[in-house]
Amino acid sequence: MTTEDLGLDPTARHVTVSAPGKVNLSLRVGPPGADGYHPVATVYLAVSLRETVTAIARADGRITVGPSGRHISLVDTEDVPWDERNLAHRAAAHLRHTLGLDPDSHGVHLEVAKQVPVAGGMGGGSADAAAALLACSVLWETGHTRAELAELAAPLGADVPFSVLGGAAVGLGTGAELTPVAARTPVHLVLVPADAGLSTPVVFQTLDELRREGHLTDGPTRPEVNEAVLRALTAADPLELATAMDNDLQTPAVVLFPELSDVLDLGLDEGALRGMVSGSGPTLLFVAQDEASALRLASAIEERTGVRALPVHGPVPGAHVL
Ligand SMILES: C[C@](O)(CO)[C@H](O)COP(=O)(O)OP(=O)(O)OC[C@H]1O[C@@H](n2ccc(N)nc2=O)[C@H](O)[C@@H]1O
Ligand SMILES: Nc1ncnc2c1ncn2[C@@H]1O[C@H](COP(=O)(O)OP(=O)(O)OP(=O)(O)O)[C@@H](O)[C@H]1O
Repeated sequence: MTTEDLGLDPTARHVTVSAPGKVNLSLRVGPPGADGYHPVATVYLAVSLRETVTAIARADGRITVGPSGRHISLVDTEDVPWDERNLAHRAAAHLRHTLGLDPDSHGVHLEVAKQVPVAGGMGGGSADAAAALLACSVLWETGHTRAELAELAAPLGADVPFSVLGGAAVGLGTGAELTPVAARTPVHLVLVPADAGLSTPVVFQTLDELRREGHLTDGPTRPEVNEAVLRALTAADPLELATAMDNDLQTPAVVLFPELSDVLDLGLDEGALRGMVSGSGPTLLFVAQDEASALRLASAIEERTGVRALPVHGPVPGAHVL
């Protein structure tokens, strides 16, 4: 759809921003607090699957969101709500409200193009929120730095601040308290999205149930950062990284989606150094020795499963204007 089809002025000012999806190289989860959120200690890596959001000035003061006509989505966007529930919409409304901007002169239409699988545990909606936040901040000339936007982003979701900053980082609290990690580039991964999504809250709840019933040991109230993953990132050693990675949400994701364990076995069979669930799943991540091995692994997985496998690398930069 073009801006004219939407009844927007084709000469309206616009800003386009790109923001990355993420994987969690380590995700340690404690018991839920009174607000239902779980304390985590995670190591984020921003990867080369990016979302693109264009913010176009609207003269009527409304905030609207829709799929992009100028950049192509590479994933199925059927389950994306194109209304005020959309995380990009929520980001624009949050910025306007928090800064007390006059709604009449701060309307915006947000065009979203997606590369990150929807509900795949890779923070795609969070990347849309991060991109929308920066795009609106530039469009509305708020003068915020990226670090300030990352702080403003926290109420939008645990993963949103990280997509603003990108790179690699330790995330504490709900995942939004970030400390950048100096990683040596690049880590080569193969991502295998599933044909259905998993709900993040349901995966967290399933972890709680498995722990309550004694199938899994309880996590500490304050989970500790996986130092071995940090060392491996600084040493740029793929085998060390593969060995050190962990994810407390892997077991609940596999319980909810048992087919994942077959694909995990298959990836190892095809030479991956390690396979793991990405975040809350069901996307799987496999660690490869180098770029050539990642390309080989991706085609072998595609051939054996008929499912698309995506060679990616990280760390990559956070949200930035194109
Ligand atoms: C699984 C991860 O992606 C790992 O990075 C994040 O922890 C989830 O990040 P997110 O999708 O941005 O999360 P939010 O939108 O803030 O939360 C979605 C839901 O996940 C659960 N949630 C999320 C983060 C957290 N530390 N504890 C939780 O229990 C809550 O039920 C929450 O309602
Ligand atoms: N811009 C958006 N893109 C995708 N989904 C969105 C968006 N806004 C809202 N949603 C809703 O959020 C749900 C989760 O989407 P998302 O792709 O962010 O999941 P995810 O990658 O698993 O998230 P995370 O890894 O941060 O937990 C979708 O099923 C959809 O209903």
